[in-house]
Amino acid sequence: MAARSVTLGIDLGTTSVKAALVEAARGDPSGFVVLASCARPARAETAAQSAAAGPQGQEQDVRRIIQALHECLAALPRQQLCKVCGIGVSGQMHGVMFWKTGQGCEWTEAGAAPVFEPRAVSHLVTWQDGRCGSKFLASLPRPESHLSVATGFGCATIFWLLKNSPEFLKSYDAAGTIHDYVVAMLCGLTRPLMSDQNAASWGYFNTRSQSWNLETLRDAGFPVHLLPDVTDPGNVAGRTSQAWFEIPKGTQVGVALGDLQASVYSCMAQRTDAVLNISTSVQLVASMPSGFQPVQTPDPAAPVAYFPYFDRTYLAVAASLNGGNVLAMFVHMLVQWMADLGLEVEESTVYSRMIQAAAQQKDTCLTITPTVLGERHLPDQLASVTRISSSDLSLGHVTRALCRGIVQNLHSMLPFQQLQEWGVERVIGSGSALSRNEVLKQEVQRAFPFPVSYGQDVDAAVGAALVMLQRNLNQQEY
Ligand SMILES: Nc1ncnc2c1ncn2[C@@H]1O[C@H](COP(=O)(O)OP(=O)(O)O)[C@@H](O)[C@H]1O
Ligand SMILES: O=C(CO)[C@@H](O)[C@H](O)[C@H](O)[C@H](O)COP(=O)(O)O
Repeated sequence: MAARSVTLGIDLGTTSVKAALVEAARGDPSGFVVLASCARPARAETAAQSAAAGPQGQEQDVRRIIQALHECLAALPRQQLCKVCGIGVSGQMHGVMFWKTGQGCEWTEAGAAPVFEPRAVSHLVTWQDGRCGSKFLASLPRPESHLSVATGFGCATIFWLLKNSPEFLKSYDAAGTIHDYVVAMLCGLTRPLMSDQNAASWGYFNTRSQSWNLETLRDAGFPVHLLPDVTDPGNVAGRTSQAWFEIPKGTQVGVALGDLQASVYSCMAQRTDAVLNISTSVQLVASMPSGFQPVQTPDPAAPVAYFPYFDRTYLAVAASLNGGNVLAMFVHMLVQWMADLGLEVEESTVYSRMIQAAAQQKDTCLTITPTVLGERHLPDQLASVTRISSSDLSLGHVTRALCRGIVQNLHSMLPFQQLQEWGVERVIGSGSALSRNEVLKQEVQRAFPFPVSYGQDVDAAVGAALVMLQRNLNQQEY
């Protein structure tokens, strides 16, 4: 049988699931080729399991996410899947889900392919969840971490459930992000394993000592038994316990990565690159020099935070909560208004028409601050529209102003002058909200006077696959 030289990358995003098959290609300048890729909408939004979460609760049905994952795998070429020698998994950070050890899934032969179906699992409480208000967050113990704790962070959500739904927590004995869950199910892990990238995104994790703030958490009555063991990104979490589609049993699976870090890994060709990702959320990222250590006292008012990357290095990240999701809310609002007026229009039609209209509208005085969800550093700054004049009310004006507002909001968090001071020479765009929207691209170029190029489609999935490919190549050298 031919040596297996292909790796599979997965990105369990907030809006869509992506998968990519990557193969080493010594003749290619990048060193690899993307053999095939696929994206499928998850459509996983669902009502919060705890009524006390209120309208700010943001939860997703894990079954629908896994269904979208299996749709992606089913769409990939079988003859390539059987050559997979490693699986890299990434996904939406911060969120938390729970399951019962040993009962988290059931392997079935759905159709011709063996797949796993979620069983005793909770919903995923995502990074967009707003149930932890500022008063509740202020009641939590101070973290021993350089990252402050925000609503939607795993540990904050667990503290909230401990206070408002203690019985709910008692029915589970394992927890992790959605991508930690997928790794644990693929490998049949009895205890979930987490990379420091995802541990840091939960809060109460000290990236210097690579350990949870166990004493602080225990003293506050936190169920520390739910905290996964933590390991370095790039490490193997285990091997597939079953054949999965045409992927052979015993295939190495890497510990799950943050989607942001996986995207950067696929796009950032040199340290002087900045990566601007617009997916459901938005992030502007620059790499910090090796040896850089963030200040250990968290500053919740700081718009830039430092996220662990690989090899104990850090990324400087301006992470806005308001990106593609705000465009999606605008589209959904228009579709709802037209339905109220008796008209039925597909969302995809609205996206293409509004982007087309805005592309014709090169400029506008209309000004939109798009922060419908507030920001972690400015939770009370909600969205606003100013400079409304009778001449600026077309779909083109509003869409141009909305795209400009999303990019300008990010720029206000991390101005291009700061990027220049850090030695940034180029911006790489990633994320499908950006790749599918010419107007967003124009606004990025307008706000950031650097050469702008675009990374891989399904960038985080490609990045997760590349991490496993690099590991496989390193192993072959020794
Ligand atoms: N038909 C479309 N045309 C342009 N943009 C779209 C379209 N459908 C969705 N989007 C944008 O893409 C965003 C989701 O991007 P995606 O990369 O799938 O997110 P994630 O990686 O967070 O799951 C949506 O929030 C929306 O703004
Ligand atoms: O919020 C931050 C960082 O705090 C982001 O980098 C974070 O990774 C993303 O918001 C989540 O992972 C969701 O990503 P995506 O679904 O928008 O791609």
